Amino acid sequence: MYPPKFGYVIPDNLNEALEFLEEHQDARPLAGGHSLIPMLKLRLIRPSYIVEIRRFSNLSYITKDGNLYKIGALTTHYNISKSSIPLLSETASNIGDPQVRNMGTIGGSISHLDPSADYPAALIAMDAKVKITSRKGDRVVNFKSFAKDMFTPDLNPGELVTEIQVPTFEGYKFSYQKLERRAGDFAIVGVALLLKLSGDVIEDVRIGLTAVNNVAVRAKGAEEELLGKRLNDEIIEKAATRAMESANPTSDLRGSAEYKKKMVKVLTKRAIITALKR
Ligand SMILES: Cc1cc2nc3c(=O)[nH]c(=O)nc-3n(C[C@H](O)[C@H](O)[C@H](O)COP(=O)(O)OP(=O)(O)OC[C@H]3O[C@@H](n4cnc5c(N)ncnc54)[C@H](O)[C@@H]3O)c2cc1C
Repeated sequence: MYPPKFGYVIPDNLNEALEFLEEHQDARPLAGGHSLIPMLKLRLIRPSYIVEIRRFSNLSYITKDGNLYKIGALTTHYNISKSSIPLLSETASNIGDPQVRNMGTIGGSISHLDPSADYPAALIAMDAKVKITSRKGDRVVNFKSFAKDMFTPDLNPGELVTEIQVPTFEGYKFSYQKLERRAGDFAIVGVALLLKLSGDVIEDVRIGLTAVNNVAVRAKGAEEELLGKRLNDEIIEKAATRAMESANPTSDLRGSAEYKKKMVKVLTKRAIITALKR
């Protein structure tokens, strides 16, 4: 289907874009276009204007600032996949296919907030922060509160996501495990894990789940089971079983709720074992 008619605006810089977005509250920013264009074609949205932000090179960067990685909103999945950010790089490399990774951006992905998207599992595990910019200035919110509900980010008209911040997690082992129907698909289940060991005792552990709730969640029961314990097969089995407590999936064409829940257990176990081998 063809998209409905819209005006196309190409601002010269971020300020111009913010000004236009503030004055035209139903206008939509265009980053990689890999969710926006399908939504237009399916006529799920009918904005009066599309505002092209995708060429703002000053919003495409990855920097290390003390114990934080700062990632510009227009950084592509490809560039994140090639970075040395623990967990997030591996998560990005699991998104879509090469075309999607070359065009799609982290800011666009989290602003769209598909419940089956990959980044949210990692961002919730990493306690990520999101910088949001408008003509009034910047505000920084936790990703957990930013992701209010499926397809519902904490964004007001006239605001843009400009940066994502994650701690560096030095010394952590990590793994992102994804179950997909075919290569390049969205997740049926996604499990992101960060683990810090002191000898063979688990000093810190963070597990994020995507695609099994309206928004990504931490698998708190599984984390509790692991924290402060010596790693062995029994503990891993118990933790993976408890990860299912945090999943409330729905049945759909990609699998029954029961199957998805069981796959949370399988993928959590796989994530722990894979991380430990690193
Ligand atoms: C074939 C295909 C396969 C895919 N597979 C996966 C997958 O396996 N895993 C996965 O996670 N994703 C997948 N995606 C989605 C992909 O990651 C998209 O790129 C991403 O969801 C949107 O990013 P974008 O930069 O393309 O944003 P756009 O499509 O340009 O924008 C998406 C939405 O966010 C808004 N927006 C964009 N940037 C900003 C900003 N900086 N601030 C505020 N609002 C903004 C737009 O107005 C729009 O509403 C797939 C997409 C396709 C087409």
